[in-house]
Amino acid sequence: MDSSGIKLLLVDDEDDYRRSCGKFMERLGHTVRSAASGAEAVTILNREDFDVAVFDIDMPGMNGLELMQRVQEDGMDVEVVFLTGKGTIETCVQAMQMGASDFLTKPCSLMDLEHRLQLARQRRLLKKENQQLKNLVTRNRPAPKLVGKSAAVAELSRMISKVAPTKKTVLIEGESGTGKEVVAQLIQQQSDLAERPFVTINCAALPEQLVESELFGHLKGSFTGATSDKPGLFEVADGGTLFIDEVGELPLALQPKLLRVLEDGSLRRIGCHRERKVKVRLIAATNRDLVEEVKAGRFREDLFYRINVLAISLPPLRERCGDIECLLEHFLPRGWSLDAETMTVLKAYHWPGNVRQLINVVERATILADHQTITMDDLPREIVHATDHEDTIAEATSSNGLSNAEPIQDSVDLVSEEIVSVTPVPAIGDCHLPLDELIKRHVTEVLEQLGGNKAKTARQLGIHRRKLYRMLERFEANAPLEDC
Ligand SMILES: Nc1ncnc2c1ncn2[C@@H]1O[C@H](COP(=O)(O)OP(=O)(O)OP(=O)(O)O)[C@@H](O)[C@H]1O
Repeated sequence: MDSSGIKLLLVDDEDDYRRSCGKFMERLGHTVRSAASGAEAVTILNREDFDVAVFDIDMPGMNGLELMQRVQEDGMDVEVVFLTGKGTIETCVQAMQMGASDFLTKPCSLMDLEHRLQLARQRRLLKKENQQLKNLVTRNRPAPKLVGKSAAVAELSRMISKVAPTKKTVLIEGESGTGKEVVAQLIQQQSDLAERPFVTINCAALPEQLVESELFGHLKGSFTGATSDKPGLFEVADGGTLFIDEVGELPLALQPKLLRVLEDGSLRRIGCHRERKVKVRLIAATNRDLVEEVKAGRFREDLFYRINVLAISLPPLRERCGDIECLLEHFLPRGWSLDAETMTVLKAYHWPGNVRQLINVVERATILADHQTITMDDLPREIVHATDHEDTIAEATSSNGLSNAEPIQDSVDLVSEEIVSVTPVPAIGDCHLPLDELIKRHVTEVLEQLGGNKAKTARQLGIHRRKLYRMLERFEANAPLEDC
C-alpha cells in the first residue's frame, strides 16, 4: 500500500472544525484543501484530484448527500467519508447506498478520523488495482519472445534493452505482423514498470468516437450508449504502460488530447470538465510512415516529435529470411516437421503479412496435413503459386543476365517467351528395366543436362515442379514412385 500522504478535501460549514481538523491532518503529512459549502467543493473537485473527501451532511445550500449525488453524476473518482453531528440510521444507510466509503458521527477523535481516512484511501487504491488487474487478466497474454537469429533481431534485442529502462516514449515502426506488439511487451517487461499494468489499444480497430472514449473515458450520458461512467485506458494504465497500436490512425481531432496527456499527464473524460492527472509510459506503434502522414496533414507535427523520442524500426520478414526457419520451427507443434521442399519454398516466399502470416500458414498446414510432416500440399495456393512465379523470375533473370534491380515485369515477359532447349535423352535400350528405374534414369539425365535446374527440368518433362520434387525425394530414399 501507498505510504505517502493522503490528498484530502474537507467540506464543512464550521470554520473552526475545518481549521483544526485541517491542521491536524497536515501535521500527519497529508495534503489538505477545504471548502465551506457544497458549491465550493464542486468547484474544487472539478479542478483537482483527491484521494478522499470528508463531507459534513448538514450544510446550508447543497447538503452533504446532495454533494455526494453530484460526485456520482460527474464521475468524480474520490472516496467519500461522511462526518456529521446529527447522524441518524436513515441518513447513514442512504449515504452508504450512494457509495460512501464510511460514515462517522461527531464528536469523533481526529486520530480515529485519520485511521478511517487511511482505510478509505486504501479502498480507492484497491479499486484502481482491481481495475488494472482485470485488464491484465482478460488479456491473458503469453510471455513475449522474439524468435530469430538474424543480425536484425540481435540489434532489435539490443535496442529493447537500451530503451526499456528509460521510461521515455517509444515509437515502433514496421509493417503489419512484424512483431511491434511483441517488442512493446518486451520493453515493458524489461522496464521498472514490469509489475505495473500493460494496457493496449489499437486505434485502427475502433470507430473515432470509441477511440476517444476508450482512451480518455466518459461520463454517464455524455453520448448515446454511455450508460455508466467509464475510466479511459490512460486511467487504467496509470502508473504503468499504455501501448497505442496504429497510432497513425488516431483521428486528427483527438491528437491534441493525446499531446496534452503526453505533455503534462492531464486528461478529461468525455462530458467531464474535471481534469485528471495520470502518469503513464507510452509506447506507440505504426505501420504508416508518420513523416509522410505529417506532410499530408493527417498527423500533427508537434505530436510526432513528442512520440518520436526513441524510435525502433522492425524490418519485414522478407529482409531477414534467415529467421524464417527458426520461426517455422518455433511455431510448429512438438513432433511436427516440414519436408525439405516445403521448407525451401517457405524460405523463398516474400511473406507480405510477415510473422503473423507465417503463424497462420503453420496453423493451417497442421490442420490439413495427413501426418506430422507438412508438405507442399498443405500450403495455401498463393504461396505455391508465388513461389513458382518467383522461381521463374529468378531463372529468367539469371539466364538472361539481368540484375535483380531490373523491372520484374520485363523478366516475366522474357520467361513466357523462353524455349527450353535440351539435347534429346538417348533411348534406354534395356527393356527389362523396371518402370521406376527407367523414369529415374530419364529424370536424372534431364536434370543433369539442365544444370540441376529443377523448374526447367519439370517444364521439360511436362510435369509440375512439386511432382518432380517428390520424385527426387523417392529416388533418394530408393522408395517406389507409386502415387508420387
Ligand atoms: N520475432 C518474433 N518472434 C516470435 N513471434 C513473433 C515475432 N514477430 C511477430 N511474432 C508474432 O507474430 C504475431 C504478430 O505480431 P504482432 O502483433 O506483434 O505484430 P504487429 O507488428 O504489432 O502487427 P500489427 O501492426 O498488425 O498490429 C504475433 O502472434 C506475435 O507473437
